[in-house]
Amino acid sequence: MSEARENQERGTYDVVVLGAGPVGANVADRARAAGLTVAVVERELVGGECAYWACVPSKALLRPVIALADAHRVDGARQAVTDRPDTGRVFARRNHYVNDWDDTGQAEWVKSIGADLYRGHGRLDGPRRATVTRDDGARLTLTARHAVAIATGSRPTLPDIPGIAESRPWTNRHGTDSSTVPTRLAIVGGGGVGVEMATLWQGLGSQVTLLARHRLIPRMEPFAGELIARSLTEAGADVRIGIQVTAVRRPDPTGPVTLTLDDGSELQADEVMFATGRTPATEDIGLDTVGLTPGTWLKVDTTGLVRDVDGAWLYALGDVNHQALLTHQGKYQARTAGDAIGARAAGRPLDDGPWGDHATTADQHAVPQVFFTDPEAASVGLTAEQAAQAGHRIHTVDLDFNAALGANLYADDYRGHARMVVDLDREVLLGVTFVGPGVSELLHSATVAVAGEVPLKRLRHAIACFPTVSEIWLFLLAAYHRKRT
Ligand SMILES: Cc1cc2nc3c(=O)[nH]c(=O)nc-3n(C[C@H](O)[C@H](O)[C@H](O)COP(=O)(O)OP(=O)(O)OC[C@H]3O[C@@H](n4cnc5c(N)ncnc54)[C@H](O)[C@@H]3O)c2cc1C
Ligand SMILES: NC(=O)c1ccc[n+]([C@@H]2O[C@H](COP(=O)([O-])OP(=O)(O)OC[C@H]3O[C@@H](n4cnc5c(N)ncnc54)[C@H](O)[C@@H]3O)[C@@H](O)[C@H]2O)c1
Repeated sequence: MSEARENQERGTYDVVVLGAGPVGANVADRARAAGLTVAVVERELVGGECAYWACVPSKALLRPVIALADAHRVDGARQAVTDRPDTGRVFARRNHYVNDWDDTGQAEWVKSIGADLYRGHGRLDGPRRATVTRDDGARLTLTARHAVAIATGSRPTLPDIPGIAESRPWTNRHGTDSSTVPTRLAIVGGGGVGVEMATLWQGLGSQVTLLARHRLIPRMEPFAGELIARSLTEAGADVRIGIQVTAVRRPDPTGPVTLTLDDGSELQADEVMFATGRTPATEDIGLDTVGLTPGTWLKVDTTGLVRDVDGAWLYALGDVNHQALLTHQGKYQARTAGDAIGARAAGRPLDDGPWGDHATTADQHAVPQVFFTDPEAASVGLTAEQAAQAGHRIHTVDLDFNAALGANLYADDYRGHARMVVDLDREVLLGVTFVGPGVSELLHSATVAVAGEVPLKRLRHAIACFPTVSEIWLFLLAAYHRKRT
């Protein structure tokens, strides 16, 4: 038996990963690629929240809703389609993409990269050690020679209001795994989950009331939330902004739920969904055994190492570090940290300066995000307000998409808006936001421009094809050029 295999039998690995969501899987993969032995601990389904109750099922469900809305925007196609998607087929499509909540394939993949999968609840047990408690109560200890990576993700936050537990609210879980369409659905929270779920369930036939205490998707440019609110309202949803829920009650567990609102009114619905943010899944993972506070977000350096823990062995990646609660950003952190773990284990110097191979610089400057609403909202980098607050001297260029013929050919009377935020001192882009049908696939061009700090003088030479929605770039750059000259 090889030395590595003997160590594994004794529970000793180079790297132990807690949580096998997209982030845990990626750090394991990168550590294996560096020639390290890896144990992965998962208490529920390999693939995590993203694969079964978040990104994948929500997008599988939203796509038919958006495809139908797109067809309605094209004369000649509109007349050939009905008003509502076929909900039975929509749910079947979702079930296909979540593999009927069966993670056999994902577990096989962990095996295929040469990592060992331990099913059970993982907890730190002092420096470089972790325990795994299986469902049957059996417990074993794992030792990590080089690193432990925490990738345990997040869970929904529920506000502390009277009646919340008895009202059996939906969270992102029922919002993505339900196969029945509630007649009336109240959604509390106007962030990403709230607006996507409102688009989805209104599109599938619910009467949705969206209750937001601030403007919708407040981390994006204000026009994004405004265009989404307008479109949801036109689709028949009741969008109420500047309102709080103060209590909920559901006296009959099989009956409707009643929400009390802070304007003194009440709202009755068949289901209520809370989309009111996330809490780190760090309460019960033994943080106290290494001097950290259970239940907190874990602060990390640019390589993913947890600050305030000595010895360069503990990493926190993905949602748990609160840098950017997005799958693609967490996977980027995982790839970066996996390579850093490999370099540290081999005693090689790190390339952890800005934009280096072992630095997550994009987390600070170029985080792309798409909300798959109708219209889609896509942004990267800073909003105008964030850029000004950060002290940049900026100029913003705003344009409606119907400036571009390509947009109008894509959808009759195309409704959408674009903004780019220019750093006047360096003449590069700090941020770009697109809102409109089909803009999700346009975002990567902006991400390349922002992350690459491409000078606007050069960007002028990146020609968009005629007649595509991307032609908006031509008009944005021309408008900026006019302003400068
Ligand atoms: C409705 C919704 C839609 C979203 N849509 C998108 C989207 O379209 N695009 C996007 O980029 N992001 C989206 N997100 C965000 C995305 O889901 C998260 O950023 C992503 O899942 C984070 O990945 P993770 O691996 O850090 O955590 P998770 O996916 O939460 O995985 C963590 C894993 O760790 C396991 N675990 C937890 N504690 C333990 C323990 N003690 N022991 C063992 N295992 C443990 C869990 O069971 C889970 O499998 C969405 C979120 C929601 C709620
Ligand atoms: N397509 C995507 O990329 C996508 C989609 C959905 C979610 N996500 C990510 O998942 C994470 C979680 O999303 P989320 O929407 O749950 O969280 P969020 O933090 O983005 O939004 C939560 C919203 O709920 C509001 N809120 C909080 N407490 C409230 C209360 N008591 N009453 C009323 N409103 C309240 C907040 O003001 C906020 O606007 C986010 O980081 C988001 O970016 C990404």
